Amino acid sequence: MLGYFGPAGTFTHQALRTVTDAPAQPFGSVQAVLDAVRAGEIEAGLVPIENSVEGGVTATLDNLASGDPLVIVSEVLLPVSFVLGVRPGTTLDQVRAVITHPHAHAQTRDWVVANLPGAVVTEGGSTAGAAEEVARPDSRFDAAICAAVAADLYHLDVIASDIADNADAVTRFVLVRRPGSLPEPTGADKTTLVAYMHADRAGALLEILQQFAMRGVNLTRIESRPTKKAFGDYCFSIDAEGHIGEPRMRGTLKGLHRVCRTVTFLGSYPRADGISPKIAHGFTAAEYQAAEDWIDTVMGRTR
Ligand SMILES: O=C(O)C(=O)Cc1ccccc1
Repeated sequence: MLGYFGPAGTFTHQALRTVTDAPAQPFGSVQAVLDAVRAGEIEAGLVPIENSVEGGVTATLDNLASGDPLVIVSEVLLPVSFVLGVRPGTTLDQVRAVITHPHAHAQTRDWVVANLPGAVVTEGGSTAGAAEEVARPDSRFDAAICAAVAADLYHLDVIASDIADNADAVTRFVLVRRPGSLPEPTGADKTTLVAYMHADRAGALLEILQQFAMRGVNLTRIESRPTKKAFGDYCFSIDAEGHIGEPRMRGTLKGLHRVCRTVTFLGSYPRADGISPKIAHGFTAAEYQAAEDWIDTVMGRTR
């Protein structure tokens, strides 16, 4: 069974439906999804990880970085668009209290200020959870910022559509499993990891970046996150182009293992956009193999 950040009607649910019609169980928080995967209650779980407007979903990044190990086995990209859903009869000028997910609030902030001056937005749960809450006759909230499908599902009236400040926003979701076999390299893959530096070492971040740069490995995301262990102690959450099965990525990971305090490997998986990296001269698998063969030759070893 699969699980997802729910309830039914979340963007995560829609992202899941773009890849499978298999039955799936909703969970009320990212943590609940990831804990259910860890406990073996579900085989895999889909959670949001990154948004093109707001950046990383910290609940996901931090849980993956610090909880018992899980690995990402695939990713899904979904364009997101928001509506304002109300109980039938409520008009725009009656809306005072709004509820939604923090990322939905962040992406509709300007619209809310311009169209609902004086309204208070409460962040919590998911966008579909917000719609479900507003649908209760005794709810203290007048409106939910959610997906059109959630408004429909919970029988809310849509009194404003396409209310995102940036019409091209895309959210990235990841499917995680317990560690086991990894997806095979496809030639268009990403690797996700968390690097913990040695404390108070000048140039420690540069050393991390050098491991990628010296092997021609491009990064697609890097974020610093507090480790929560001590004030000022940070780790780096990184996505890079390539698969652990490819020599330049293996070399990078081994290099990181040597220079970092800890490296948490969070998976190598196919890119949703299918874009293959341009591998610079000197970094292809064939060139790594040729270099290995040459070492064997000069050391007088035969294969
Ligand atoms: O709350 C949801 O529906 C989610 O799946 C999280 C989310 C919120 C806002 C944009 C994209 C994903």
